[in-house]
Amino acid sequence: MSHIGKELARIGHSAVLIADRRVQEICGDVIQQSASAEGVDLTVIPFAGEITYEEIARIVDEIGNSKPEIIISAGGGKTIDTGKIVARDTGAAFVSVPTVASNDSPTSHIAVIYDKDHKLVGVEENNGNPELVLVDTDIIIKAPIELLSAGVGDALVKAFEVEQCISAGGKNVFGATSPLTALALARACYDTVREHMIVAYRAHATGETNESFEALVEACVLMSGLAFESGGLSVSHGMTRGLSAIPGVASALHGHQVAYGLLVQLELEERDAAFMDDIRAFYRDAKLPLKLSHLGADQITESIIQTIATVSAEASHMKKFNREICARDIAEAIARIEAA
Ligand SMILES: NC(=O)c1ccc[n+]([C@@H]2O[C@H](COP(=O)([O-])OP(=O)(O)OC[C@H]3O[C@@H](n4cnc5c(N)ncnc54)[C@H](O)[C@@H]3O)[C@@H](O)[C@H]2O)c1
Ligand SMILES: [Zn+2]
Repeated sequence: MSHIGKELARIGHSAVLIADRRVQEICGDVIQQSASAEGVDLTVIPFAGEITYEEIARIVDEIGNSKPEIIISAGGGKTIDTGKIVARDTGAAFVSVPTVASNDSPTSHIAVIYDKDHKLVGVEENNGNPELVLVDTDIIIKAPIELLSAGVGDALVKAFEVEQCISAGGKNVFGATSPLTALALARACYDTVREHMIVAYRAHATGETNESFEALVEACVLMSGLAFESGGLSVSHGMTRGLSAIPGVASALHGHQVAYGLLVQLELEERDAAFMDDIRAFYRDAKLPLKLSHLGADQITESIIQTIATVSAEASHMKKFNREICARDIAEAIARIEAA
């Protein structure tokens, strides 16, 4: 992180840093010092915690006519997504500094916007991908394990989603046909997560990074991000629509929601018992959710399952599957997962 000033100076000489209070405490000073050592003038605007159109407008207002050349977002996916659209609306370059490896937003050009009740209300696009993605594993290793496990969930699903998207002739996030490179990355992402998760979690417990931790973070941030944006998504991410409609589950971390979504996708793919047992064992070790209750649902009723299934069935990602799926297929898959 102490090298960020040098990188920023290649892009411009005025910057706004968006970060919540906690993240400011973690890395605000080092970013400030490194920027000023390289002649980059930096102002901090605190992030209020939720990515809404109102929050984006508030920050753009606060920036006013000062026209910074660079917007830096430091933190989790919400701060990063907010910065992308603030950068677009103020005509600045965008730099992302993930301080958690909790999902695949740091490298992408899109931002997912919610209302105050966590309901998804839009997907916006920055004009391009971030100018720089700066990852410091010495900071990421100090973030809570739940956030890392969410990143593992978000990374694990990509191989299955890109495969489905390609087999269905679906489009990637740019509206183009998925290149084979994206499939190769998605598979490398899966293999890296499977190979390194246990040793990386041990490193997390000690607070000292090792090769496995570096590899896991690379999979969760870089491979996962490039794989989804160029490869396309499918059922696992489509399920976040319906899951976000359930109180309690709505506030579960994105990576945990998609991990549950993958269980649904694998049921729809009619994977055999040995395959599902292997995945479930991995989920237990990786601290990923196996049931809706692990995502924060109070009680699992028929009506909750119906709501998740009906709302998810409408998601466009559901069409990127090798056969047509309806709400009833999804409800039956959820019922099998809950009964397992
Ligand atoms: N645009 C994309 O491509 C994309 C992809 C996936 C997810 N997302 C979005 O990402 C968001 C979810 O992101 P998230 O799961 O990171 O949640 P989040 O942004 O709420 O961040 C989680 C929390 O982690 C804290 N935190 C950050 N760094 C920390 C550290 N080092 N130590 C301790 N705490 C730290 C933050 O203060 C925050 O409270 C959702 O809005 C989702 O839609 C976007
Ligand atoms: Zn994701």
